[in-house]
Amino acid sequence: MKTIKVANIPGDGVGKEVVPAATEVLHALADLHGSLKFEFTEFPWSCEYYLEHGAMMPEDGLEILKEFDAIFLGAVGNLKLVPDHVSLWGLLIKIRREFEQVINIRPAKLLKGVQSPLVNPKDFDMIVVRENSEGEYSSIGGNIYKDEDEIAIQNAVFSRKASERAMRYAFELAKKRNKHVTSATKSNGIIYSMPFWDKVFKEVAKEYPEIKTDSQHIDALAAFFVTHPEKFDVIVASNLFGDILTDLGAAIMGSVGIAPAANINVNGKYPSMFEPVHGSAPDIIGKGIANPIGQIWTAKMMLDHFGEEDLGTILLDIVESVTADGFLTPDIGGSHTTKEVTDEVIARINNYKSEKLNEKTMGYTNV
Ligand SMILES: NC(=O)c1ccc[n+]([C@@H]2O[C@H](COP(=O)([O-])OP(=O)(O)OC[C@H]3O[C@@H](n4cnc5c(N)ncnc54)[C@H](O)[C@@H]3O)[C@@H](O)[C@H]2O)c1
Ligand SMILES: O=C(O)C[C@@H](O)C(=O)O
Ligand SMILES: [K+]
Ligand SMILES: [Mn+2]
Repeated sequence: MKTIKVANIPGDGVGKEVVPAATEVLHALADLHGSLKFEFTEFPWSCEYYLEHGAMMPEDGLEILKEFDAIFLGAVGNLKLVPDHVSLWGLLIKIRREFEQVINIRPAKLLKGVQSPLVNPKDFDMIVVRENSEGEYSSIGGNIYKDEDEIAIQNAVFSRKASERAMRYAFELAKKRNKHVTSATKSNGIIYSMPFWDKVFKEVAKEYPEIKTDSQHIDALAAFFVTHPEKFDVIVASNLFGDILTDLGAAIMGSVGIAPAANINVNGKYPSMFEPVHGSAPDIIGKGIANPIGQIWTAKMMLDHFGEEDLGTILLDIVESVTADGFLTPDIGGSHTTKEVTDEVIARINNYKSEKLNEKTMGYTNV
């Protein structure tokens, strides 16, 4: 029996609705597999936890998480309780940083039955590699003076090491895909970090002569995501550019509620963290209509990470059959609830299992 120990952090808002849903789905998949087991331990770390304890997680929170194989997180942020920069830097970004989850991979592609807001989306299938450890997200800077003299200084950090690392990750991914890497830049306006980023990109590209490359300024690239998303394969971007591009990628898929993501620790020292692109969705909390697909697809990325690609493929195929048959939450034009969509996915996993059982006389169901 292969056991994967997962730390569940539902977090805030709809995170508390979609993490339990995707967890149920993972249990059903483990059952289908036959020799795979998930052991989930849930942690209540969130903005509510902050109000009670004065911190988003306990002091030894990272020590606790270190013992797990993976972290499965929903969303962090409740502006009514805690300022966003405090909650995110106290939990989500803290884990990304301290656990050296230096790469954030975020695919965007069309799901059957989900209408893109684009009139002619063609058949796009791309993946954004977001540098996840530095860039525009830095704690270097400060505030000085008051009132009309008040000043905020925020420095961006671009190291050769982290830039090369993200780019190499993108090229390695492209090798297994359509052999095309696009770099998101802005070297016409940002005159130190972005020309540096371009230089490093050109150097890394030389190591991969079989991969087609191009560089696009982020403004034009954002527009191309809308006008020609089918032209992209792998896109490598700095932390902030990657953040913005992936909400856009999610939007052209139909909703940020379906977009998956994985924060990857590449040196094996700490667990990776799987959490969808979307946030806590304050406008729909408690209505039971949060789309669970972003979190479920994120679970597929977790399966892939642990070498269970076959099971991951079965899951995504089942999700697509569910959307194709019209089981859609309101964000993608339907009227189904989180529970109805989740139950349908689970029912189809169980059906798949009985079909396989009927096919085999042996009675075991390894997929
Ligand atoms: N990774 C994260 O944990 C993360 C990501 C983004 C935002 N946030 C935080 O979440 C809070 C809200 O941020 P925001 O409003 O900018 O972004 P958001 O992603 O929470 O919401 C944007 C829009 O998308 C919708 N949406 C999001 N997830 C959905 C789902 N699963 N199903 C259906 N609709 C969904 C929302 O209802 C809203 O209309 C803030 O506190 C923010 O800091 C956290
Ligand atoms: O800025 C962030 O990274 C938080 C959130 O917007 C995300 O995309 O995970
Ligand atoms: K999230
Ligand atoms: Mn974001």
